[in-house]
Amino acid sequence: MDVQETAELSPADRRALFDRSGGVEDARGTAHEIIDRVREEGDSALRAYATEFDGCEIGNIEITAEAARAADEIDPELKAHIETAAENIRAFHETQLPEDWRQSFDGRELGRRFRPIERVGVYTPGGTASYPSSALMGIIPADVAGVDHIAVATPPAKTLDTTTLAAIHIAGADSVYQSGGAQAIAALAYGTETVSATEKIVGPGNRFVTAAKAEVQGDVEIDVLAGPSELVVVADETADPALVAADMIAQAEHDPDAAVVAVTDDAALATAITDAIDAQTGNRAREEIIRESFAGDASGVFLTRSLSEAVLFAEEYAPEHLSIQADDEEALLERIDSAGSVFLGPYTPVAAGDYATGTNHVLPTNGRARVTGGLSVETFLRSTTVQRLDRAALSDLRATITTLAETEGLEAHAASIDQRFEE
Ligand SMILES: NC(=O)c1ccc[n+]([C@@H]2O[C@H](COP(=O)([O-])OP(=O)(O)OC[C@H]3O[C@@H](n4cnc5c(N)ncnc54)[C@H](O)[C@@H]3O)[C@@H](O)[C@H]2O)c1
Ligand SMILES: N[C@H](CO)Cc1c[nH]c[nH+]1
Ligand SMILES: [Zn+2]
Repeated sequence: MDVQETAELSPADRRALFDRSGGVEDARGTAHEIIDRVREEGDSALRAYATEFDGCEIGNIEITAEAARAADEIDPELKAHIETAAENIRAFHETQLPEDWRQSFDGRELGRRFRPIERVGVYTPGGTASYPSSALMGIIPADVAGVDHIAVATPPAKTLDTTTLAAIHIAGADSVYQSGGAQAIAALAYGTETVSATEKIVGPGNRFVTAAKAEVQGDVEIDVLAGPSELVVVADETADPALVAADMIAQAEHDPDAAVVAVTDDAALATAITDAIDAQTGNRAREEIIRESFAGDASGVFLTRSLSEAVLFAEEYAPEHLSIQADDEEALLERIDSAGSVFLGPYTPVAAGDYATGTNHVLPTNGRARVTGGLSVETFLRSTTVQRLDRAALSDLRATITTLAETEGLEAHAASIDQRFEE
């Protein structure tokens, strides 16, 4: 791997770096066909796709009881660790519960109230790897928000993935279905004989899952489109190149489309990071996937002329994860607005947040951090404004309202105010 100087990047190189859509557009056609078939054929389509894409002949689509049993039967030590992660995630998300409020604004009593969405669908990925942690990240915020019915879909497997099923149960799911990919999103959006339709669908997945979420958007709400993992590490000469490389390799192992970047103003560090990546990759179990991620257009080790430029580069990239490994991390953080989740200092590896610190790991990718954050309790709440005026407060506003209503040609609006003052 070579170090690239950002000053030498062509406009095309920059476009490739900052476009990380991961083939989702190409999957839209397939997702559309799958969704149509699930809407027409229901459960039998889910079974047919389980055979075609997952190589599984499934009997029951609903496996809620199996998830409860898995939580009783998995190794107690593993269960204790899942519970530790779950507790930390719950504690962090409980701080996000907003309180209803009312306040007087010159006699106008105005406020907001927050209520959970009633029925949500949480997709838990499970095609090429098993993701009990993603089950916790999707389900716990919904549970904290007070969602009445949490339905979870996860791909079928020849042997049930008891760890993921246990995590799904521990996190607080109400119904669990074995279905993956676009067909699962269709079932959660429109319902089948077995799966009842939900009102909002959340959770990460591969390009078929993401394309399907984009397709059903409008009929149901969806969360952020969370695609393949991304990491930018901003490092100065104080960073340990082996740790920077380790964090990059960790995110690279998720997916060949994962995008991993280090950016620094220190030439010696940049070279040391590339050497450390080469040295460590061969020791990793998912070596092939890691190599493909590093070969991607959106990955690399970059050298800038100053640390300020490195921070600007990270800001423009707007990564899912940003790690700052530098002398004064807080000062650099001050200049960052666009990142899904920020990890400060050498003892805060991204993998810690992936599993157990308590923050959510379902985060915006492909530059969406410019406009949104990751999954949170708010994802599962709707807000309603409330107001009450007395006669004096309405009288104070009477002329403003009626003038604006008449300006808009909406005479009945003005009349509805005036009528209240007729003797
Ligand atoms: N952002 C996050 O928080 C986060 C967390 C965990 C995982 N992820 C990402 O989620 C993704 C998981 O991907 P995955 O594939 O392992 O699991 P997945 O559950 O997303 O997808 C598996 C499903 O894809 C469908 N599928 C596979 N090939 C298909 C084809 N050719 N045509 C139509 N459908 C097909 C199958 O139905 C299968 O059940 C990875 O990209 C990973 O990086 C992201
Ligand atoms: N890094 C992933 C989000 O991009 C989340 C994850 C799940 N398991 C391990 N990591
Ligand atoms: Zn991860």
